[in-house]
Amino acid sequence: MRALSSFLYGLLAYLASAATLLYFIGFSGNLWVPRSVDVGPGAGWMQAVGTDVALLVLFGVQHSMMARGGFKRWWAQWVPPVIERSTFVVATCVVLVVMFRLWVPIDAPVVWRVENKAIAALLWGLFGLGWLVALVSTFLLDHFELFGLRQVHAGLTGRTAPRSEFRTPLFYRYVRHPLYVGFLVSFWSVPVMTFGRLLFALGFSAYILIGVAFEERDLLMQFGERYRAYRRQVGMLVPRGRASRRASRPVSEVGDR
Ligand SMILES: C[S@@+](CC[C@H](N)C(=O)[O-])C[C@H]1O[C@@H](n2cnc3c(N)ncnc32)[C@H](O)[C@@H]1O
Repeated sequence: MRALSSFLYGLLAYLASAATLLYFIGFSGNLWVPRSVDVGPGAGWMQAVGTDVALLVLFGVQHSMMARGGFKRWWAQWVPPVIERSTFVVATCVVLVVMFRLWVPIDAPVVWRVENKAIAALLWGLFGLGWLVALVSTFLLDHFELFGLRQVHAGLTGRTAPRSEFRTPLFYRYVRHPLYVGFLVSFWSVPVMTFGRLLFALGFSAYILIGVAFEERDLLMQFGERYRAYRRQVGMLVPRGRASRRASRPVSEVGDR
């Protein structure tokens, strides 16, 4: 009974995260959704910037803190391992929904506007491509583990979820963080950059650059010398030159085993 309720909780968390991420795409691109980064009730300039910065900080703190090993060990007293990842996913959804609800568009001059239709279309193409790269990257690692579904399914079938493996397939042979590269490309590839959108892009980019350092510290602890060698040979967010990519081949093969 407990395994079944954990599974249903994990399934709901997964569905909620899919809906939240879809809204997030619309929110960041001012597409389809009723309230977005530039659409919603306004406020004074100072109040808008203060609120939006606070919401970005809230996301950064929640997401970084809850992803750390020390925090996971601490709250394992109350949250069983089988639903730990799903609970992280739920907390992330809650913080994002709060952001969607409370974000205040900023009334300020547009920072840039691309008038050329071909270049604007290219930027929208990059916006979509970035999200696609991020989605594919989750499958290259382990989509269902990242969203907690593998863990609750293992619980339901009486197995323990397999330990995370070090992987370097496809995009991971060229950069160590393709999912974040996808996010960054999407956040910045917009034909009309308003002040609010700039704040949003800067906030999430800063979060990624800080969060990646914490994530790599954990990955080094988890995978040791294999990750150290991978780091030496594969670029963090930008692919390295051909020579270093040739040199990286043995590490990638080690990583794939
Ligand atoms: C949201 S994913 C982002 C992955 C990666 N930073 C990226 O941008 O593609 C974060 C999780 O991926 C895991 N991870 C990152 N790189 C990995 C790799 N090469 N192999 C296995 N797990 C990895 C981290 O331990 C963390 O739990």
